[in-house]
Amino acid sequence: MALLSAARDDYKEVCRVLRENNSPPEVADLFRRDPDRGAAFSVLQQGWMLDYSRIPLDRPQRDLLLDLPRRVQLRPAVDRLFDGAIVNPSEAQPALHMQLRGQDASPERLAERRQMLALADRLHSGRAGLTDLVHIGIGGSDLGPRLVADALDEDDSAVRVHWLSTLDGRRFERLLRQLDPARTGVVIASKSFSTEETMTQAEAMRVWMGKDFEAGSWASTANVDRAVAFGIRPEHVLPFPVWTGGRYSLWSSVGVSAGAQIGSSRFEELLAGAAVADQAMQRAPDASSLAVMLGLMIHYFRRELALPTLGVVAYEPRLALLGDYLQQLVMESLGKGVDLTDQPLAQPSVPLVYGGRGTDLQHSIFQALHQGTDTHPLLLVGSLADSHGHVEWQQAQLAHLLAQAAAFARGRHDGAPHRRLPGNRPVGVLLAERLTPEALGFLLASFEHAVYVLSVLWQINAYDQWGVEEGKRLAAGIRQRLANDALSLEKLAGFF
Ligand SMILES: O=P(O)(O)OC[C@H]1O[C@H](O)[C@H](O)[C@@H](O)[C@@H]1O
Repeated sequence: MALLSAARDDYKEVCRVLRENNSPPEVADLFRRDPDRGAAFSVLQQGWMLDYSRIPLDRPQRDLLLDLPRRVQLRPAVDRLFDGAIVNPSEAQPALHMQLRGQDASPERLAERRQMLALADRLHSGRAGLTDLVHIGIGGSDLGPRLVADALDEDDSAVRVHWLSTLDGRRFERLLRQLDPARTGVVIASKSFSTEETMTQAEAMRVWMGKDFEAGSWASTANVDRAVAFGIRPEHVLPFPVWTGGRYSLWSSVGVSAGAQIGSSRFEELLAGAAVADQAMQRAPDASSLAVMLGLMIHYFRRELALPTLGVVAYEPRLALLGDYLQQLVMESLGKGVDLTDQPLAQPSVPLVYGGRGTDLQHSIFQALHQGTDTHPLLLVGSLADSHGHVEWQQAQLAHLLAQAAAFARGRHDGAPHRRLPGNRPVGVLLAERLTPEALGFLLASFEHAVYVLSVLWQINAYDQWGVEEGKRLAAGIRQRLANDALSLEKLAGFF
């Protein structure tokens, strides 16, 4: 413990030096002085490249940043995570979601995986005899599988997969009008099997499906008893362990609807890619790793440059939902105000993460990002390969990505003031050779590990979310009060 706190004092000193050096250098100068900057300020791993050369960071500062994993003793912290130590002290849980994708998992985990993949395969191939599958889930029971289904869909599934999350009566009714209950399946994905939005829609589906519900419904859950009590056949319950955090549950049976969309073999490739990220993290938890570098980059934006946002901008259209997915992963995990010993944090924690499709955002928010008075760091994400025969379209996407990266970093310094761009706006560029299932699995697992790296740097619990619980508790009480009263706008003014 003494060793750890000595290391932490040393780490704080490095952070102080980094911060005090910061009036950030001009990126354009750094490029002029250092022709090798691109190669030196990038990391390549498993078909991905993270290029952080356009971030205002000189070599001495960069060397200090890259040394942080050693100073905070990241390696033993990673060992503790993989060994199943309690990394979520407020709920006395480990975080072993890596076991959901590893080949060396326990027989129980492998059996759960086989059951899930077998169902995904029956649905995808049409052998289940269904034309439509409705996935009901929210938060972690929605964002990961929906991203994977969207990213890796090759239009070859026998079922159309529909995603229901927020309570939206109009959308629900519209969807049901297109469906035949005898040819529709439903997956109720909920770790707790008690989330209001999910259970409300599950109940409505049960009523609508009537006699077809029993044969056509499945549950992905850590709460088997509740699922069975709800009316799911015991053999239709796809269980996963309670230590699986909701936002880390994509790899569990929560992924079954994504598997139905993309097929079980692509889903297995996704898992295999994630397992490679786990091995890489265990082998070398240092700056040679994409995961660690992503974590250090976010740390630099948030703590050293004191920037409160992070935009995740997809120039690979298959990754349109990456920003939404990372919003939950990063913000629920790191959105904390106290450290592991319940002491208030002296430094800011999570950035506000948002995202979308690159060229859509160019036509909406980029004006403000280029010339507005605040600086907002970005991560631009693209890929080199096209999978749909529109080679020029992919090249156009890449050209836009590189043009935006240049404009943010270099700025424009001639012409009238309203034509100028200040530049020096921090931009990371993340490129894939090709967005295969393995590459996506590797990327998502790397982001999970990046979040863990940040939690070690900042000494916070990345695996609880008590703030969310408080909102749910209040909503239940308010709902009761609303139900007893006729609603009017006047009565709701100042409702407290
Ligand atoms: O899977 P469920 O138990 O239905 O939970 C769904 C979601 O609920 C809450 O919002 C949690 O903060 C999320 O982490 C979780 O993913």
